[in-house]
Amino acid sequence: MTNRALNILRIAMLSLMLLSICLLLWQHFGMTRVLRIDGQQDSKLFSPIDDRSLGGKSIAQLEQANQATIVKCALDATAYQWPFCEASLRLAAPPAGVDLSEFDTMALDVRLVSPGNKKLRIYLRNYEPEFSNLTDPLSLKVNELEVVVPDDGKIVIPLRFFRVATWWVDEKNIPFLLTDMKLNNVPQVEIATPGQVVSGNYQIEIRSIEFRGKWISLINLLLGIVIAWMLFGFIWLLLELLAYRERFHLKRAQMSELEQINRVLEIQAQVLSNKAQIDPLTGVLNREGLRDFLLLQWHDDLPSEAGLSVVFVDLDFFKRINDQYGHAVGDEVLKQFALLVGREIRHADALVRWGGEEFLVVSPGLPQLAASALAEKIRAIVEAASWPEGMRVTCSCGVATRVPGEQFSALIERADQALYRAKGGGRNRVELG
Ligand SMILES: Nc1nc2c(ncn2[C@@H]2O[C@H](COP(=O)(O)OP(=O)(O)OP(=O)(O)O)[C@@H](O)[C@H]2O)c(=O)[nH]1
Repeated sequence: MTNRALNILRIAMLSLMLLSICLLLWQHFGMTRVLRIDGQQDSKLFSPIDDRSLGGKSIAQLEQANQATIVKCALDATAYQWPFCEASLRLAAPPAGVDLSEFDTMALDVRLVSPGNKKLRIYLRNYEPEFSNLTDPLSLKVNELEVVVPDDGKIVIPLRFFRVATWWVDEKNIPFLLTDMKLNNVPQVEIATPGQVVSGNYQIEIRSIEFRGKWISLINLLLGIVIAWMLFGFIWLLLELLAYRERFHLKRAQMSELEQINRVLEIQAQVLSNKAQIDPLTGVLNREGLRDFLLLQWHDDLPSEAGLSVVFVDLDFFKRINDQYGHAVGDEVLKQFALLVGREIRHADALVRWGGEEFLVVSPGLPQLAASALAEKIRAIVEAASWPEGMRVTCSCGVATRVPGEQFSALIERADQALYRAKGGGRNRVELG
Protein backbone atom coordinates (compact mmCIF):
# COMPACT_ATOMS: atom_id res chain seq x y z
CA MET A 1 0.00 0.00 0.00
CA THR A 2 1.29 3.49 -0.77
CA ASN A 3 2.15 5.84 2.08
CA ARG A 4 -0.61 8.16 0.92
CA ALA A 5 -3.26 5.44 1.12
CA LEU A 6 -1.92 4.37 4.51
CA ASN A 7 -2.13 7.94 5.80
CA ILE A 8 -5.70 8.28 4.52
CA LEU A 9 -6.63 5.04 6.29
CA ARG A 10 -5.00 6.23 9.51
CA ILE A 11 -6.90 9.53 9.36
CA ALA A 12 -10.13 7.64 8.62
CA MET A 13 -9.51 5.34 11.60
CA LEU A 14 -8.87 8.30 13.89
CA SER A 15 -12.00 10.04 12.62
CA LEU A 16 -14.07 6.90 13.11
CA MET A 17 -12.72 6.55 16.63
CA LEU A 18 -13.59 10.17 17.48
CA LEU A 19 -17.01 9.83 15.85
CA SER A 20 -17.72 6.67 17.85
CA ILE A 21 -16.77 8.35 21.13
CA CYS A 22 -18.78 11.50 20.29
CA LEU A 23 -21.84 9.47 19.32
CA LEU A 24 -21.66 7.41 22.52
CA LEU A 25 -21.31 10.55 24.65
CA TRP A 26 -24.10 12.28 22.74
CA GLN A 27 -26.32 9.24 23.13
CA HIS A 28 -25.66 9.18 26.85
CA PHE A 29 -26.02 12.88 27.61
CA GLY A 30 -28.24 14.13 24.80
CA MET A 31 -29.90 12.87 21.65
CA THR A 32 -33.17 13.21 23.55
CA ARG A 33 -36.53 13.25 21.90
CA VAL A 34 -39.66 14.25 23.76
CA LEU A 35 -43.35 13.88 23.06
CA ARG A 36 -45.00 16.44 25.32
CA ILE A 37 -48.67 16.91 26.09
CA ASP A 38 -49.35 20.11 27.86
CA GLY A 39 -52.23 20.09 30.34
CA GLN A 40 -53.34 23.57 29.34
CA GLN A 41 -52.52 23.88 25.67
CA ASP A 42 -53.58 20.36 24.73
CA SER A 43 -56.71 20.29 26.90
CA LYS A 44 -58.87 19.41 23.89
CA LEU A 45 -57.16 16.01 23.74
CA PHE A 46 -58.55 15.07 27.16
CA SER A 47 -61.98 13.72 27.96
CA PRO A 48 -63.53 12.51 31.25
CA ILE A 49 -64.61 8.89 31.75
CA ASP A 50 -66.36 7.39 34.76
CA ASP A 51 -68.04 4.15 35.78
CA ARG A 52 -71.60 5.15 34.95
CA SER A 53 -71.58 3.29 31.65
CA LEU A 54 -70.73 0.15 33.67
CA GLY A 55 -73.50 0.64 36.25
CA GLY A 56 -71.59 2.85 38.69
CA LYS A 57 -72.51 6.27 40.02
CA SER A 58 -69.21 8.11 39.98
CA ILE A 59 -69.23 11.38 38.09
CA ALA A 60 -66.16 12.75 36.34
CA GLN A 61 -65.92 16.25 34.90
CA LEU A 62 -63.13 18.18 33.20
CA GLU A 63 -62.03 21.70 34.02
CA GLN A 64 -59.23 24.04 32.98
CA ALA A 65 -57.45 25.80 35.80
CA ASN A 66 -53.94 26.37 37.20
CA GLN A 67 -52.50 25.89 33.66
CA ALA A 68 -53.70 22.31 33.78
CA THR A 69 -56.51 19.98 32.81
CA ILE A 70 -58.34 18.89 35.95
CA VAL A 71 -60.56 15.87 36.41
CA LYS A 72 -63.01 16.46 39.19
CA CYS A 73 -64.52 13.24 40.36
CA ALA A 74 -67.37 12.54 42.76
CA LEU A 75 -66.58 8.90 43.35
CA ASP A 76 -69.27 6.58 44.60
CA ALA A 77 -67.74 3.33 45.78
CA THR A 78 -71.08 1.72 46.60
CA ALA A 79 -72.78 1.22 43.27
CA TYR A 80 -70.14 -0.65 41.23
CA GLN A 81 -67.51 -3.20 42.17
CA TRP A 82 -64.62 -1.29 40.50
CA PRO A 83 -65.57 2.36 40.75
CA PHE A 84 -63.35 4.84 38.92
CA CYS A 85 -62.91 8.22 37.30
CA GLU A 86 -60.28 9.05 34.75
CA ALA A 87 -58.91 11.49 32.17
CA SER A 88 -58.56 9.91 28.77
CA LEU A 89 -55.90 11.40 26.51
CA ARG A 90 -56.32 10.79 22.81
CA LEU A 91 -52.93 10.64 21.05
CA ALA A 92 -54.32 9.44 17.70
CA ALA A 93 -57.45 8.07 16.10
CA PRO A 94 -57.44 4.22 16.08
CA PRO A 95 -56.36 2.15 14.34
CA ALA A 96 -53.50 4.69 14.20
CA GLY A 97 -51.44 5.19 17.34
CA VAL A 98 -48.18 6.58 18.58
CA ASP A 99 -45.17 4.27 18.67
CA LEU A 100 -44.16 4.62 22.32
CA SER A 101 -41.72 1.73 22.06
CA GLU A 102 -39.22 4.31 20.80
CA PHE A 103 -39.39 6.08 24.16
CA ASP A 104 -37.89 5.03 27.47
CA THR A 105 -39.78 6.92 30.17
CA MET A 106 -43.06 8.66 30.90
CA ALA A 107 -42.77 11.83 33.00
CA LEU A 108 -45.87 13.13 34.71
CA ASP A 109 -46.47 16.44 36.37
CA VAL A 110 -49.72 15.90 38.27
CA ARG A 111 -51.44 16.87 41.51
CA LEU A 112 -53.85 14.60 43.30
CA VAL A 113 -56.48 15.43 45.83
CA SER A 114 -57.88 12.26 47.29
CA PRO A 115 -59.83 11.19 50.39
CA GLY A 116 -57.97 7.88 50.32
CA ASN A 117 -54.44 6.90 49.28
CA LYS A 118 -52.26 9.06 47.07
CA LYS A 119 -52.17 6.71 44.12
CA LEU A 120 -53.02 6.96 40.46
CA ARG A 121 -53.47 4.28 37.89
CA ILE A 122 -52.08 4.83 34.39
CA TYR A 123 -53.14 2.94 31.28
CA LEU A 124 -51.33 2.88 27.97
CA ARG A 125 -53.81 1.41 25.45
CA ASN A 126 -52.29 -0.31 22.48
CA TYR A 127 -54.18 -1.03 19.28
CA GLU A 128 -53.41 -4.51 17.97
CA PRO A 129 -55.39 -5.72 14.94
CA GLU A 130 -55.44 -9.32 16.22
CA PHE A 131 -58.07 -8.41 18.82
CA SER A 132 -58.65 -4.62 18.75
CA ASN A 133 -61.59 -3.09 16.86
CA LEU A 134 -62.84 0.39 16.29
CA THR A 135 -66.26 -0.10 17.86
CA ASP A 136 -65.09 -1.28 21.28
CA PRO A 137 -62.63 1.05 23.12
CA LEU A 138 -62.05 -1.71 25.67
CA SER A 139 -60.60 -3.92 22.92
CA LEU A 140 -57.37 -1.85 23.03
CA LYS A 141 -54.77 -3.77 25.03
CA VAL A 142 -54.47 -2.44 28.58
CA ASN A 143 -50.89 -1.84 29.77
CA GLU A 144 -51.23 -0.59 33.33
CA LEU A 145 -49.24 0.70 36.26
CA GLU A 146 -50.21 2.12 39.63
CA VAL A 147 -47.98 4.86 41.05
CA VAL A 148 -47.85 6.86 44.26
CA VAL A 149 -48.02 10.58 43.60
CA PRO A 150 -45.31 12.46 45.52
CA ASP A 151 -45.95 15.87 47.07
CA ASP A 152 -44.31 17.75 44.18
CA GLY A 153 -46.38 15.69 41.73
CA LYS A 154 -43.43 14.83 39.49
CA ILE A 155 -43.16 11.18 38.54
CA VAL A 156 -40.80 9.55 36.04
CA ILE A 157 -41.79 6.02 35.11
CA PRO A 158 -39.71 3.68 32.96
CA LEU A 159 -42.07 2.42 30.28
CA ARG A 160 -40.77 -1.11 30.71
CA PHE A 161 -42.45 -1.15 34.17
CA PHE A 162 -45.90 -1.31 32.58
CA ARG A 163 -47.62 -4.68 32.57
CA VAL A 164 -50.56 -6.03 30.61
CA ALA A 165 -53.57 -6.05 32.93
CA THR A 166 -54.51 -9.63 33.81
CA TRP A 167 -58.15 -8.65 34.40
CA TRP A 168 -58.30 -7.37 30.83
CA VAL A 169 -56.66 -10.55 29.48
CA ASP A 170 -59.22 -12.65 31.38
CA GLU A 171 -62.14 -10.48 30.36
CA LYS A 172 -61.20 -10.48 26.68
CA ASN A 173 -59.99 -14.07 26.68
CA ILE A 174 -56.77 -13.12 24.88
CA PRO A 175 -54.61 -16.04 23.61
CA PHE A 176 -51.50 -16.44 25.73
CA LEU A 177 -49.05 -15.69 22.90
CA LEU A 178 -50.66 -12.27 22.40
CA THR A 179 -50.43 -11.21 26.04
CA ASP A 180 -46.98 -9.61 25.86
CA MET A 181 -46.63 -5.90 26.48
CA LYS A 182 -46.57 -3.84 23.32
CA LEU A 183 -46.42 -0.06 23.03
CA ASN A 184 -45.92 0.23 19.30
CA ASN A 185 -49.34 1.67 18.48
CA VAL A 186 -50.82 3.61 21.38
CA PRO A 187 -53.81 5.83 20.47
CA GLN A 188 -54.92 6.42 24.02
CA VAL A 189 -53.48 7.13 27.49
CA GLU A 190 -55.61 7.15 30.61
CA ILE A 191 -54.89 8.56 34.05
CA ALA A 192 -57.34 7.14 36.55
CA THR A 193 -58.13 6.73 40.21
CA PRO A 194 -56.42 3.65 41.72
CA GLY A 195 -57.87 0.17 42.28
CA GLN A 196 -58.57 0.60 46.00
CA VAL A 197 -60.77 3.66 46.49
CA VAL A 198 -63.17 5.09 48.98
CA SER A 199 -66.14 7.26 48.17
CA GLY A 200 -65.48 10.97 48.09
CA ASN A 201 -64.25 13.84 45.95
CA TYR A 202 -61.11 13.33 43.93
CA GLN A 203 -59.23 15.81 41.87
CA ILE A 204 -56.55 14.87 39.34
CA GLU A 205 -54.70 17.89 38.02
CA ILE A 206 -52.70 17.12 34.89
CA ARG A 207 -50.07 19.73 34.10
CA SER A 208 -48.03 17.79 31.61
CA ILE A 209 -47.25 14.36 30.29
CA GLU A 210 -43.94 13.70 28.57
CA PHE A 211 -42.69 10.62 26.84
CA ARG A 212 -38.88 10.75 26.73
CA GLY A 213 -36.48 8.67 24.73
CA LYS A 214 -33.35 8.72 22.60
CA TRP A 215 -33.35 9.25 18.86
CA ILE A 216 -31.09 6.19 18.62
CA SER A 217 -31.18 3.50 21.31
CA LEU A 218 -27.87 2.46 22.86
CA ILE A 219 -28.18 -1.03 21.36
CA ASN A 220 -28.81 0.33 17.86
CA LEU A 221 -25.99 2.83 18.18
CA LEU A 222 -23.53 0.14 19.34
CA LEU A 223 -24.65 -2.09 16.49
CA GLY A 224 -24.11 0.76 14.01
CA ILE A 225 -20.66 1.49 15.43
CA VAL A 226 -19.68 -2.20 15.27
CA ILE A 227 -20.89 -2.43 11.65
CA ALA A 228 -18.98 0.76 10.74
CA TRP A 229 -15.78 -0.65 12.29
CA MET A 230 -16.24 -3.99 10.57
CA LEU A 231 -16.76 -2.22 7.25
CA PHE A 232 -13.68 -0.14 7.87
CA GLY A 233 -11.65 -3.24 8.73
CA PHE A 234 -12.93 -4.96 5.61
CA ILE A 235 -11.94 -2.00 3.41
CA TRP A 236 -8.50 -1.91 5.04
CA LEU A 237 -8.05 -5.63 4.48
CA LEU A 238 -9.18 -5.30 0.88
CA LEU A 239 -6.72 -2.47 0.23
CA GLU A 240 -3.94 -4.50 1.87
CA LEU A 241 -4.77 -7.46 -0.35
CA LEU A 242 -4.80 -5.28 -3.48
CA ALA A 243 -1.49 -3.72 -2.49
CA TYR A 244 -0.04 -7.17 -1.80
CA ARG A 245 -1.18 -8.38 -5.21
CA GLU A 246 0.35 -5.32 -6.86
CA ARG A 247 3.63 -5.86 -4.98
CA PHE A 248 3.58 -9.52 -5.95
CA HIS A 249 3.12 -8.70 -9.66
CA LEU A 250 5.79 -6.00 -9.48
CA LYS A 251 8.26 -8.40 -7.85
CA ARG A 252 7.49 -11.05 -10.45
CA ALA A 253 8.02 -8.55 -13.28
CA GLN A 254 11.29 -7.43 -11.68
CA MET A 255 12.36 -11.06 -11.29
CA SER A 256 11.69 -11.89 -14.91
CA GLU A 257 13.46 -8.68 -15.98
CA LEU A 258 16.46 -9.67 -13.87
CA GLU A 259 16.37 -13.17 -15.33
CA GLN A 260 16.40 -11.68 -18.83
CA ILE A 261 19.30 -9.38 -17.96
CA ASN A 262 21.10 -12.38 -16.47
CA ARG A 263 20.59 -14.39 -19.63
CA VAL A 264 21.90 -11.52 -21.77
CA LEU A 265 24.90 -11.12 -19.46
CA GLU A 266 25.57 -14.84 -19.58
CA ILE A 267 25.50 -14.77 -23.38
CA GLN A 268 27.75 -11.72 -23.44
CA ALA A 269 30.15 -13.35 -20.97
CA GLN A 270 30.17 -16.47 -23.11
CA VAL A 271 30.89 -14.42 -26.23
CA LEU A 272 33.70 -12.54 -24.47
CA SER A 273 35.14 -15.72 -23.04
CA ASN A 274 35.01 -17.35 -26.47
CA LYS A 275 36.70 -14.34 -27.98
CA ALA A 276 39.47 -14.53 -25.39
CA GLN A 277 40.01 -18.17 -26.22
CA ILE A 278 40.06 -17.91 -30.01
CA ASP A 279 42.81 -16.82 -32.32
CA PRO A 280 41.39 -13.90 -34.29
CA LEU A 281 43.23 -14.67 -37.53
CA THR A 282 42.51 -18.36 -37.98
CA GLY A 283 39.44 -18.84 -35.75
CA VAL A 284 40.96 -21.85 -33.96
CA LEU A 285 41.74 -22.04 -30.22
CA ASN A 286 44.64 -20.04 -28.83
CA ARG A 287 46.71 -21.10 -25.83
CA GLU A 288 44.04 -19.76 -23.42
CA GLY A 289 41.44 -21.85 -25.23
CA LEU A 290 43.69 -24.88 -24.98
CA ARG A 291 43.99 -24.37 -21.23
CA ASP A 292 40.18 -24.53 -20.79
CA PHE A 293 39.98 -27.46 -23.20
CA LEU A 294 42.58 -29.32 -21.14
CA LEU A 295 40.84 -28.49 -17.86
CA LEU A 296 37.93 -30.54 -19.16
CA GLN A 297 40.05 -33.31 -20.69
CA TRP A 298 43.26 -33.55 -18.74
CA HIS A 299 43.60 -35.51 -15.51
CA ASP A 300 46.81 -36.70 -13.94
CA ASP A 301 45.14 -39.98 -13.18
CA LEU A 302 43.94 -40.41 -16.77
CA PRO A 303 44.31 -44.16 -17.55
CA SER A 304 46.94 -44.86 -20.19
CA GLU A 305 44.57 -46.90 -22.30
CA ALA A 306 42.33 -43.85 -22.61
CA GLY A 307 45.15 -42.30 -24.65
CA LEU A 308 45.80 -38.65 -25.43
CA SER A 309 47.87 -37.69 -28.40
CA VAL A 310 49.34 -34.44 -29.59
CA VAL A 311 50.36 -33.63 -33.14
CA PHE A 312 52.69 -30.66 -33.38
CA VAL A 313 52.41 -29.16 -36.89
CA ASP A 314 54.71 -26.45 -38.27
CA LEU A 315 54.52 -24.97 -41.75
CA ASP A 316 57.80 -25.37 -43.56
CA PHE A 317 59.80 -22.30 -44.64
CA PHE A 318 56.95 -19.97 -43.82
CA LYS A 319 59.31 -17.04 -43.59
CA ARG A 320 60.00 -17.46 -47.28
CA ILE A 321 56.26 -17.26 -48.08
CA ASN A 322 56.04 -14.03 -46.19
CA ASP A 323 59.13 -12.70 -47.80
CA GLN A 324 58.14 -13.75 -51.29
CA TYR A 325 54.38 -13.03 -51.36
CA GLY A 326 53.93 -10.62 -48.51
CA HIS A 327 52.51 -10.82 -45.01
CA ALA A 328 48.86 -10.70 -46.17
CA VAL A 329 49.33 -13.77 -48.36
CA GLY A 330 51.10 -15.40 -45.43
CA ASP A 331 47.95 -14.71 -43.34
CA GLU A 332 45.76 -16.28 -46.03
CA VAL A 333 47.94 -19.38 -45.99
CA LEU A 334 47.59 -19.61 -42.20
CA LYS A 335 43.79 -19.28 -42.48
CA GLN A 336 43.53 -21.87 -45.23
CA PHE A 337 45.79 -24.24 -43.30
CA ALA A 338 43.53 -23.97 -40.21
CA LEU A 339 40.46 -24.69 -42.36
CA LEU A 340 42.07 -27.72 -44.00
CA VAL A 341 43.22 -29.29 -40.74
CA GLY A 342 39.98 -28.39 -38.94
CA ARG A 343 38.05 -30.48 -41.46
CA GLU A 344 40.26 -33.53 -40.81
CA ILE A 345 40.07 -33.73 -37.02
CA ARG A 346 37.23 -35.19 -34.90
CA HIS A 347 34.66 -33.16 -33.01
CA ALA A 348 36.32 -34.14 -29.73
CA ASP A 349 39.76 -32.91 -30.92
CA ALA A 350 41.14 -29.41 -30.52
CA LEU A 351 43.10 -27.46 -33.12
CA VAL A 352 45.25 -24.83 -31.43
CA ARG A 353 47.42 -22.09 -32.85
CA TRP A 354 50.45 -22.45 -30.65
CA GLY A 355 52.14 -19.38 -32.08
CA GLY A 356 53.22 -17.98 -35.50
CA GLU A 357 52.97 -20.82 -37.99
CA GLU A 358 52.92 -23.55 -35.29
CA PHE A 359 49.73 -25.51 -34.59
CA LEU A 360 48.76 -28.30 -32.20
CA VAL A 361 46.15 -30.99 -32.67
CA VAL A 362 45.14 -32.37 -29.27
CA SER A 363 43.21 -35.65 -29.54
CA PRO A 364 41.73 -37.12 -26.36
CA GLY A 365 41.43 -40.91 -26.46
CA LEU A 366 43.54 -41.22 -29.63
CA PRO A 367 46.25 -43.91 -29.40
CA GLN A 368 49.70 -43.41 -30.89
CA LEU A 369 49.07 -45.35 -34.10
CA ALA A 370 45.94 -43.41 -34.94
CA ALA A 371 47.69 -40.14 -34.00
CA SER A 372 50.53 -40.97 -36.34
CA ALA A 373 48.02 -41.71 -39.12
CA LEU A 374 46.31 -38.41 -38.45
CA ALA A 375 49.61 -36.53 -38.68
CA GLU A 376 50.42 -38.24 -41.95
CA LYS A 377 47.00 -37.35 -43.27
CA ILE A 378 47.50 -33.68 -42.34
CA ARG A 379 50.90 -33.62 -43.95
CA ALA A 380 49.48 -35.15 -47.15
CA ILE A 381 46.45 -32.86 -47.53
CA VAL A 382 48.63 -29.77 -46.94
CA GLU A 383 51.04 -30.90 -49.61
CA ALA A 384 48.20 -31.76 -52.01
CA ALA A 385 46.12 -28.62 -51.45
CA SER A 386 46.18 -25.71 -53.90
CA TRP A 387 47.47 -22.53 -52.28
CA PRO A 388 47.39 -18.82 -53.22
CA GLU A 389 49.69 -17.71 -56.01
CA GLY A 390 50.08 -21.39 -56.99
CA MET A 391 52.69 -21.79 -54.32
CA ARG A 392 53.63 -25.13 -52.81
CA VAL A 393 53.13 -25.47 -49.05
CA THR A 394 54.26 -28.34 -46.83
CA CYS A 395 54.34 -28.97 -43.14
CA SER A 396 56.23 -31.10 -40.66
CA CYS A 397 54.62 -33.01 -37.77
CA GLY A 398 55.83 -34.31 -34.43
CA VAL A 399 53.56 -36.85 -32.73
CA ALA A 400 53.53 -37.80 -29.04
CA THR A 401 51.09 -39.95 -27.06
CA ARG A 402 50.81 -39.51 -23.34
CA VAL A 403 52.27 -42.10 -21.03
CA PRO A 404 50.60 -42.61 -17.61
CA GLY A 405 51.45 -39.87 -15.10
CA GLU A 406 53.00 -37.62 -17.78
CA GLN A 407 52.43 -33.90 -17.43
CA PHE A 408 51.03 -32.08 -20.45
CA SER A 409 54.09 -29.85 -20.72
CA ALA A 410 56.26 -32.98 -20.96
CA LEU A 411 53.99 -34.38 -23.64
CA ILE A 412 54.27 -31.16 -25.67
CA GLU A 413 58.01 -31.21 -25.21
CA ARG A 414 58.19 -34.72 -26.67
CA ALA A 415 56.02 -33.72 -29.62
CA ASP A 416 58.20 -30.64 -30.16
CA GLN A 417 61.34 -32.76 -30.20
CA ALA A 418 59.75 -35.08 -32.74
CA LEU A 419 58.88 -32.03 -34.82
CA TYR A 420 62.46 -30.85 -34.54
CA ARG A 421 63.62 -34.21 -35.87
CA ALA A 422 61.10 -33.97 -38.73
CA LYS A 423 62.51 -30.56 -39.64
CA GLY A 424 66.01 -31.86 -39.34
CA GLY A 425 65.14 -34.89 -41.38
CA GLY A 426 64.28 -32.74 -44.38
CA ARG A 427 60.78 -31.37 -43.51
CA ASN A 428 57.40 -32.44 -45.01
CA ARG A 429 57.47 -35.53 -42.84
CA VAL A 430 56.11 -37.03 -39.62
CA GLU A 431 58.21 -38.12 -36.66
CA LEU A 432 57.09 -39.95 -33.51
CA GLY A 433 58.15 -38.71 -30.10
N1 LIG B 1 51.99 -13.70 -42.31
C1 LIG B 1 52.25 -13.99 -41.05
N2 LIG B 1 53.51 -14.42 -40.74
C2 LIG B 1 53.76 -14.78 -39.44
C3 LIG B 1 52.80 -14.73 -38.48
N3 LIG B 1 53.34 -15.17 -37.31
C4 LIG B 1 54.65 -15.46 -37.55
N4 LIG B 1 54.89 -15.24 -38.87
C5 LIG B 1 56.12 -15.43 -39.55
O1 LIG B 1 56.49 -16.79 -39.63
C6 LIG B 1 57.85 -16.89 -39.85
C7 LIG B 1 58.47 -18.03 -39.11
O2 LIG B 1 59.80 -18.17 -39.54
P1 LIG B 1 60.79 -19.24 -38.95
O3 LIG B 1 60.61 -19.33 -37.46
O4 LIG B 1 62.08 -18.85 -39.43
O5 LIG B 1 60.34 -20.57 -39.57
P2 LIG B 1 60.25 -21.05 -41.07
O6 LIG B 1 60.56 -19.94 -41.99
O7 LIG B 1 58.85 -21.59 -41.25
O8 LIG B 1 61.28 -22.16 -41.17
P3 LIG B 1 61.13 -23.65 -40.59
O9 LIG B 1 60.12 -23.60 -39.52
O10 LIG B 1 62.41 -23.97 -40.06
O11 LIG B 1 60.68 -24.44 -41.73
C8 LIG B 1 58.41 -15.55 -39.45
O12 LIG B 1 58.87 -14.82 -40.60
C9 LIG B 1 57.25 -14.79 -38.84
O13 LIG B 1 57.31 -13.39 -39.11
C10 LIG B 1 51.47 -14.28 -38.83
O14 LIG B 1 50.53 -14.21 -38.05
N5 LIG B 1 51.28 -13.96 -40.15
